[in-house]
Amino acid sequence: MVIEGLDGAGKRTLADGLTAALGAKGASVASLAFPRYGKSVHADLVREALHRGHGDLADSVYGMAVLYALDRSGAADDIRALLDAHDVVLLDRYVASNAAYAAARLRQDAAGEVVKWVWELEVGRFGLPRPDAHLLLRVAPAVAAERAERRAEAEAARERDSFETDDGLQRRCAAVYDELAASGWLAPWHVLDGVAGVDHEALAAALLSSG
Ligand SMILES: Nc1ncnc2c1ncn2[C@@H]1O[C@H](COP(=O)(O)OP(=O)(O)OP(=O)(O)O)[C@@H](O)[C@H]1O
Ligand SMILES: Cc1cn([C@H]2C[C@H](O)[C@@H](COP(=O)(O)O)O2)c(=O)[nH]c1=O
Repeated sequence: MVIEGLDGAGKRTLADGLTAALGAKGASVASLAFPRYGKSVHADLVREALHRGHGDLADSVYGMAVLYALDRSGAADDIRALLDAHDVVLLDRYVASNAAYAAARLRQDAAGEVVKWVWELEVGRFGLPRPDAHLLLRVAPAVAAERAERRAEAEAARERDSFETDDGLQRRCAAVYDELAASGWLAPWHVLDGVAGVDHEALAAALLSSG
């Protein structure tokens, strides 16, 4: 089960709440967040590039997308092991993040070349497991930006990066996410209203009853 959405949408908060609610219902849950900062050299290079490290690396849409994909590729065996050992595996961002952000950066839509390329690279070539479903935590870009800004003020280590401060990118990314969800890209999508708030217990019950 993959949680997707804009920077600051509340994905980590949802993952934590859902993990607790699923656990309270007796389900065994494992979770993983991408990029795997501090655990993968590719993820650490991403973080450094997003904070203006490594020259013009962050300017390359395909170069950055390859780093995100290599981070996931390095986690593929772990994901398979987690799937064997747990009832639910929750992923905070996955392949669809690469599709949405790369398309938004290149001003393409979900039917564009780069979205196909991400699928071919990550699913076709790297053989990453396909998710059962996506949860799109949908909030207006302005709301996500405000949440990310407030978080940056509260947490010294969470200074906003070059994607998070780019309002135009976040707006385009929101549109691509809507298109990916509407087309059922890679797996079915369920859209959650992240402004009204998500009832974690009800969502956990619905997920468990859907098998
Ligand atoms: N439903 C909500 N209402 C108000 N604030 C929220 C809500 N959900 C999360 N927040 C707050 O918004 C900020 C961003 O949330 P969170 O870290 O969960 O987002 P995220 O989508 O994981 O972000 P990123 O992708 O940038 O890591 C946090 O300060 C969090 O406490
Ligand atoms: C996994 C992944 C992420 N991104 C983008 C999305 C964010 O703007 C940054 C960093 O992610 P975080 O959740 O804020 O830590 O990277 C991407 O473009 N492609 C991906 O695969």
